[in-house]
Amino acid sequence: MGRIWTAIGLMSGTSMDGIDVALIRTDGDSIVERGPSAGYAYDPAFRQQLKQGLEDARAIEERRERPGILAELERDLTVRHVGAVKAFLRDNNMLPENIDVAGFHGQTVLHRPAEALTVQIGDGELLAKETRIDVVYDMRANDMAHGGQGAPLIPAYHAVLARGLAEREAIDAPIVFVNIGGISNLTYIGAGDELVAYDSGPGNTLIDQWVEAHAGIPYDQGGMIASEGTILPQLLDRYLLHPFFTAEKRRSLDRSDFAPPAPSDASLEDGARTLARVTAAAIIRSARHLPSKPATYIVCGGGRLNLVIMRDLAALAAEEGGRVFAAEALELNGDSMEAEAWAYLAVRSLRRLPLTYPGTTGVERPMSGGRMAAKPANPLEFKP
Ligand SMILES: Nc1ncnc2c1ncn2[C@@H]1O[C@H](COP(=O)(O)OP(=O)(O)OP(=O)(O)O)[C@@H](O)[C@H]1O
Ligand SMILES: CC(=O)N[C@H]1[C@@H]2OC[C@@H](O2)[C@@H](O)[C@@H]1O[C@H](C)C(=O)O
Repeated sequence: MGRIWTAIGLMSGTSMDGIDVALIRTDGDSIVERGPSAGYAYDPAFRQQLKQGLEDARAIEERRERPGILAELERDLTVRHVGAVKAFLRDNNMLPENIDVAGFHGQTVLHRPAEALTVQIGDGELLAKETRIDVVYDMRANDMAHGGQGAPLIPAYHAVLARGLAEREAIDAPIVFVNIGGISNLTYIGAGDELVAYDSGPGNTLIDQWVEAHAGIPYDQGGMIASEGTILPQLLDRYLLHPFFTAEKRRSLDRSDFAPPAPSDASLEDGARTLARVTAAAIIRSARHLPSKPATYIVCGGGRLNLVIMRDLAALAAEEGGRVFAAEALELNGDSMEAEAWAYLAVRSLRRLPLTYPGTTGVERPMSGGRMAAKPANPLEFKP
């Protein structure tokens, strides 16, 4: 093993609930150690601004454009990431010089793979300057420039986690990692490390939008509201008949690809119950396009905390011979996995190793990516 980097990853996902930070030590191939992680929640006012940002982003035609509030929002988002990094370092008794690189996802405000357009706001240069840490950012763009969907990127990290599990745990192959964030995505690891990945459907976004509109709360904690409702078959079918599930080619999704039900479609509880089933059924339907039936599903992302989704997923997977585990059952961290992945990908980017593969994003060949923003030179270092 060559050089080992201490890397942090910074993720602000499609749920727009906050910034996840995680530290790992890696050579960019295997993980040497998974370190601490933390989440820094956005305040409701900033979440509102992010939602406004998604609206304003619809006018973007070229990825550098920042119409409406987006320029200001990009700065504000970056400043919040600076705050998250500083808090993380303070909480873990670390200094910037202990970190070799930060992988910075930013916030996706627009994702239209059919138009080869993906926009993540986040100013890597400003983050590097303010944190005094080298930053790798904009990791989706190069994939798209080479025919990929620009997402999902986490599969390269799932693959290395699966390698670790195969060495330790007696779990049945093939393994599928399911990330239930705003959108859900899955990664299949087959024999010989075959990697197949794609977005699998709506994750929590529909549920979040539904309970927000009806009850003014950001999400259905534990699935408590859903647990009091009944599945409405017509509403369920309306979602499951979406052409996404039968499409020949798997693809990545944008937050706006599925819309929440109309207020008159259901009661609060029945809506939440039906949408939890939509999330679980979408994953199982999407899994039918994999090369073979998954034996083990490992679930990460906030959706694993919605017990109604998890019970539905377990029941539907069992019908096809699969078992479902939350990431923690295998000593993984379901909250920080994406942030860990961004740390890992940053090191791979520095080493110019592939971030994406034809089987994960549809890119034409294994492809590296990311842009590097160097930290400021040390003012105490005197150059000749
Ligand atoms: N205790 C909980 N009970 C139920 N649902 C929860 C709980 N905690 C979080 N969630 C759900 O998880 C969501 C956040 O998940 P996560 O942080 O994995 O998403 P993300 O990273 O923003 O999304 P993506 O992976 O799509 O980029 C919340 O919006 C909420 O719907
Ligand atoms: C464009 C974009 O930000 N996509 C996200 C989103 O959230 C989940 C799913 O849709 C996935 O495609 C991706 O994030 C994960 C972390 C990824 O790239 O692997």
